[in-house]
Order: sequence, then C-alpha cells, then structure tokens
Amino acid sequence: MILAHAEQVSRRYGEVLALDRVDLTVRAGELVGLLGPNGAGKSTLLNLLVGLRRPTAGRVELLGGDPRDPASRRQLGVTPQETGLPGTLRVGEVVDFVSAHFPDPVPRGELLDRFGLTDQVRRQTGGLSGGQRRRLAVALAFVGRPRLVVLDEPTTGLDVEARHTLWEAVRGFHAEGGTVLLSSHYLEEVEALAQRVVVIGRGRVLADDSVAAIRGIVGVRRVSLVADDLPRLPGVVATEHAEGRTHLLTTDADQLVRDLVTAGVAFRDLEVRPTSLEEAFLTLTADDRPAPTPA
Ligand SMILES: Nc1ncnc2c1ncn2[C@@H]1O[C@H](COP(=O)(O)OP(=O)(O)OP(=O)(O)O)[C@@H](O)[C@H]1O
Repeated sequence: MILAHAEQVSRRYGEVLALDRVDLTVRAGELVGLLGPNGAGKSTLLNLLVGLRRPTAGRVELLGGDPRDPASRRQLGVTPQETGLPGTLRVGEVVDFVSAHFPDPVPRGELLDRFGLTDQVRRQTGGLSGGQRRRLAVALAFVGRPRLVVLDEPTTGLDVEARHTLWEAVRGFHAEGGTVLLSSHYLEEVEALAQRVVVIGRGRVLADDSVAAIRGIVGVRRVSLVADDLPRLPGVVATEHAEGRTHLLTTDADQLVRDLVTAGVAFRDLEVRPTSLEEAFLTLTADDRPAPTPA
C-alpha cells in the first residue's frame, strides 16, 4: 500500500528550481532515507509530501488524499527541520498537550522513556539543551501512533549517545510496522536505519536503491597524482585535471593504484583520499556539468 507519493513534482522559489520532476513512492512498512547535501531539495520534497508547501507542478499524495487536506494528515507524524516549543511549558505538559489531540496516544512515560527524556519530564522546555529539545520535537511526531512518520534531519545537533537513542526509537517504531521517511546528510545515519535510500541532488533524484548499492556510489575515492600521460584505466568513474594534477575518482582505490603500477605509469605525488558526499554527488551528476577545464 502506498502511503506517500510524488509524481513528476517540481517546486520553484523564484529563480531557484528546488525540485525538478521528482518521483518518490513510500509504501507501508518501509523505512526510507532521503540522502543529499545542503540545498539538494530534501526539505522541499518532505514539505510538499506533508502539505506544508504546494508543488509548482506535478502531483503529491499523502495517505490516499491531498496532503493539504487536514484529513489526509490525521495519521501522519512530522518533525520539520526547525521546530519551536513553548519555553515555559514543562516537557510533560508539552507531551500531554499534543497527546490530547489523538484518540489513542502513546502513554507519556513510555514515550519519554523511548526518547531518553524521562528525567526531563518536569523541566521547562526553555531550559533543555539543544539536543534534548530536538529529541522532544522528534518524540512528538510519534505521540499519536501515526502510520507514517516524516523526519527532516532528526539528529542534527545531537551527540553520539542521543543520536543512538533516537535511532533506537525510530527502529522500534518501524519494527512494530510503522513507516518512516527521514532525511539526512549522513550516509551512516541512513545506513543505520533504512533499507532503501533515495539520493537527491540539485533538485533531482539521482538514485533510489538499497543501502549497499548507494554505499558503492558514495564510497568513491579520489586518487590524485601528477603524470604526463595516463592510459585508460578500469574502474575510473570520472577524471578531472586541476593545477597540474590529475584526479581520478574510483570506487576501488587500491586496485587503481595497482593498475597504475602494472601499467608502468610514471607518476609522482600520489594522494588517495575519500571524497565527500558532496563530491560523490557531483560525480553522479557529472553528465549535467560543463566539462572540467583541462590543466
Ligand atoms: N523558502 C525558500 N525561498 C527561496 N529559496 C528556497 C526556499 N526554501 C528552499 N529554497 C532553496 O531551494 C533549494 C533546496 O532547498 P532545501 O531546503 O529543500 O534543501 P535541503 O536538501 O533540505 O538542504 P539542507 O540539507 O541544507 O536542509 C536551495 O537552493 C534553497 O536555497
């Protein structure tokens, strides 16, 4: 059963085309990670799916209806990228307030325990640390036992322990049959939670695949060297020339170095380093870019 669906969706903010003909389908029981660098369009896509914004073109459906219709959002739990909590209310009061909107809310103690906030129940939210506030904001998405939870960068600003607590809570919800769509900058986060990853870059879906397949794409290494003449080498996904150096992007740097030696290439100043997620995405979108300027 399809819980959220975007079909050929575009969204423009003035001159900026934030989303460009995006398709995405989330089915019941899935835990889908939306992965992409800053400005890729993740928040825009999530906001369209949960009815916070309207698409410029294309069609969006949530839980069988229009996301802008409140009835479609009844079984949805959302934590946007930025949330505000009333600073003078206590944690327990905020949970009670949100719970009161639902027929069968998760009991307060159980919810706070799942998100590691039991000791904060009597604290005013204004006095919480940034990480505690974020955990509370995410916890509130689960209060009403939603069918679908949408989390926009849920662990931003959390330390390792808090992040793991939150991951456990998300996993627990999923294990009980819940469906989750979450965005992240971090492959490790998506890897820890999701089976399926949708990679988004510059407003487009670049890949929609298993975590293992995406790991292969973003596991690209940059082998950089100085050489006058390079033969064609297997396993090179992109080649760039800059400031007298040649940069070879590959998913298997060890093999590439062996191949360079075997081919008898006279190289010097060899460097191997991981590419950032951003660079890996640029590789994926290389077809769209003007060719790099030769040195
Ligand atoms: N309200 C807005 N007005 C103008 N431009 C916007 C607006 N919201 C987003 N954009 C632009 O749309 C593009 C996509 O932004 P979006 O926030 O969806 O990306 P993102 O992948 O969520 O990024 P981040 O990881 O930094 O949150 C960016 O170029 C951004 O500057």
